Amino acid sequence: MSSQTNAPSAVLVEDLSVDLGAGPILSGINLRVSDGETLALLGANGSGKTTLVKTMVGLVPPASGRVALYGADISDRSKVPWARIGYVPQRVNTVPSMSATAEEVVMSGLLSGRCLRPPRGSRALVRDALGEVGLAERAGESVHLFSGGQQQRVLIARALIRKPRLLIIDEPLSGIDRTSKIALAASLQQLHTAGATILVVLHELGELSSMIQRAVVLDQGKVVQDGLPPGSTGNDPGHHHPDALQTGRHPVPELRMGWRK
Ligand SMILES: Nc1ncnc2c1ncn2[C@@H]1O[C@H](COP(=O)(O)OP(=O)(O)OP(=O)(O)O)[C@@H](O)[C@H]1O
Repeated sequence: MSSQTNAPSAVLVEDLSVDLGAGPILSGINLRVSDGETLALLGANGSGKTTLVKTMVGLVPPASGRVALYGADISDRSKVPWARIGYVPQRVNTVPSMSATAEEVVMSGLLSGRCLRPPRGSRALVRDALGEVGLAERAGESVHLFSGGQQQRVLIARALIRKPRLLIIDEPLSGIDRTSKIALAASLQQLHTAGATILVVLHELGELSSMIQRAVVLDQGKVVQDGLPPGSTGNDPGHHHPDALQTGRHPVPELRMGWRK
């Protein structure tokens, strides 16, 4: 999808600050993600990546500034097209007593506020989605018995089955094996080819490096780099993006991230 149209940005963050009580976690964040773009949010531990994506989907309140998804300010939740927005958190907290199977969790992605009956043919869709994350064989098992990485893959399948126009996904590569990483990269690439916008929190581009068009780096709650992903030459027209404002179209350098408390 072209960023040349007058369509609203998939994500618009304006002068956003977040403070959860112990001082600012994010300050003065400005970010525009165009429809169809693939963007990696990078930064050291504690730099604010998860807080930023949580704020984007309304899980963390801004202290000031605003977030809009497809032109709808998230402070007015009823206007946001949530049905086409997928969010996969970094860590999954399952309730041990909740014995939902992987199939049931993924199926719930097909339910809407209006219709609580899965649509016809949904079982096959669920199996396909679980197959995409390498868990088709475990569809009938209870998710609380899964490892953290497997639980996140179930949530990724739940997000993919909705065919999201915007997918926000927090550290999908951590805690999963290499085969699953490659399979996940292929699924995300397919989603992107179909026109979806993908915003992914990462520590390193890894298996997703070929599909990431833009990298934004946070440090201590501020955007410190915004440009082409590390390793990009900038010669590929597919990697140029008009929203890479702050550093022009220069590649973001390889990150040297130290430990932070
Ligand atoms: N609910 C909260 N209350 C207070 N402080 C918080 C809360 N959530 C996060 N923080 C703090 O905000 C800062 C940013 O955390 P965040 O999880 O957003 O960083 P991150 O870049 O995603 O880190 P990581 O790469 O380790 O996942 C950290 O110092 C963290 O301790």
